Amino acid sequence: MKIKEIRLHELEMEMKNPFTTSFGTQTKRHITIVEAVNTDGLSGFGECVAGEDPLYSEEFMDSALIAMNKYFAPLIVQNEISHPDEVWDLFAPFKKNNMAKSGIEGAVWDLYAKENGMTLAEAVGGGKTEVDVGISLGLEDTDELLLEKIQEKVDEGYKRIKVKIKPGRDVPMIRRVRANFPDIPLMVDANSAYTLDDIELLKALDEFDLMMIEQPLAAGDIVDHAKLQKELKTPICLDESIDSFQAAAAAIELGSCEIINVKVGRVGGITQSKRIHDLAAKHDIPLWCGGMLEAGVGRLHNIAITTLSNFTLPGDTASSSRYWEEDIITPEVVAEQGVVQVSDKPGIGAEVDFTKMEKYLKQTIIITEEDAPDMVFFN
Ligand SMILES: O=C(O)CCC(=O)C1=CC=C[C@@H](O)[C@@H]1C(=O)O
Ligand SMILES: [Mg+2]
Repeated sequence: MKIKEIRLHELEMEMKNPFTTSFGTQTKRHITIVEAVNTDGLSGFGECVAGEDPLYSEEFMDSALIAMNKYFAPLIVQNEISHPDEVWDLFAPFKKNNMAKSGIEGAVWDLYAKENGMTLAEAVGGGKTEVDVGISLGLEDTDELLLEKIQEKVDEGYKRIKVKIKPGRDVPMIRRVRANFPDIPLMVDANSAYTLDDIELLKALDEFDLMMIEQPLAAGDIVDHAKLQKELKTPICLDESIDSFQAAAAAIELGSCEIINVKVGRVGGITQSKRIHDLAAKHDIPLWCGGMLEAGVGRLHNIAITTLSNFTLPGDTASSSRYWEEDIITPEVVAEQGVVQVSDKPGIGAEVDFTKMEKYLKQTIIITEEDAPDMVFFN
């Protein structure tokens, strides 16, 4: 494939509802949609999912934009690629910056699928025609408000409910949730808000028959999670700690988790997600695909990766309308009774609607082979 141009569409999207975690409250999403254009004028799309600030991980959208503009987009327009799996190796001299790498790689994957008349799900090797979906609920000011939100989402048919916890909003709150909803598939996500000093508190969560406790300890930690998992009946699911294939391998070997939340951006793209998928499958570690409050393009990428067989637990690919008054794709993603149908159209399976996107657009940066700086390696 020859990609002649990368376009970075920088957007700012107002969220329909504020989203509160142990990091704080978020009301807007700063997103970059990556467009890779081939010599025939065909476009593939990816989404960079870095946060507004380096709270979830070290990356943030301003840093990711520089990384994509200065390093990763130029590498794509200056090289001929025969398969998107080659992109990871092309980017390898530059460390980390996984969400920036993944945004660009995602656009190459979509373009590759379209050039070959395949769905993105087929291109990544997935076989499902529909995927199960859960929902991630932020912290609310009161337990009553949270219970109302859960009821609404249970009524909409979501297949599991994830509730955020943080110190001071944990065991008693989850006790009330369980008392009101004794049978729902329920999990909690701490976003790294605890330490091993909180072991008794975390053990108290065992009584609630949770599907999993997501990322209770520090982002990046593998060792303490292994100690904690030995003390808990509830499976630990790692999110922030799994930032590479190597981290997944270490966590599996040390027994740091029994479940992995794969976020395509966090691990550096689809190729790395597939590697982690295959490794986890070999070790009977089930997966699910976590969300980063994506716009439609990222959501469709998540759906495609979820079609791989070891994504056996419901992911975060809720309906577009959960996040946005108006998404940037047509048709939007719709979950019905907790199930999303995988599109049978080529690539991501929906059109990026430029008229809609225009409303959120801050700027478009265009990188062409002629303008891109030559890569200089200082070694
Ligand atoms: O619905 C979604 O997209 C998932 C939202 C969600 O839970 C998260 C999004 C972004 C960063 C984190 O706060 C968090 C997570 O840890 O999974
Ligand atoms: Mg999480």
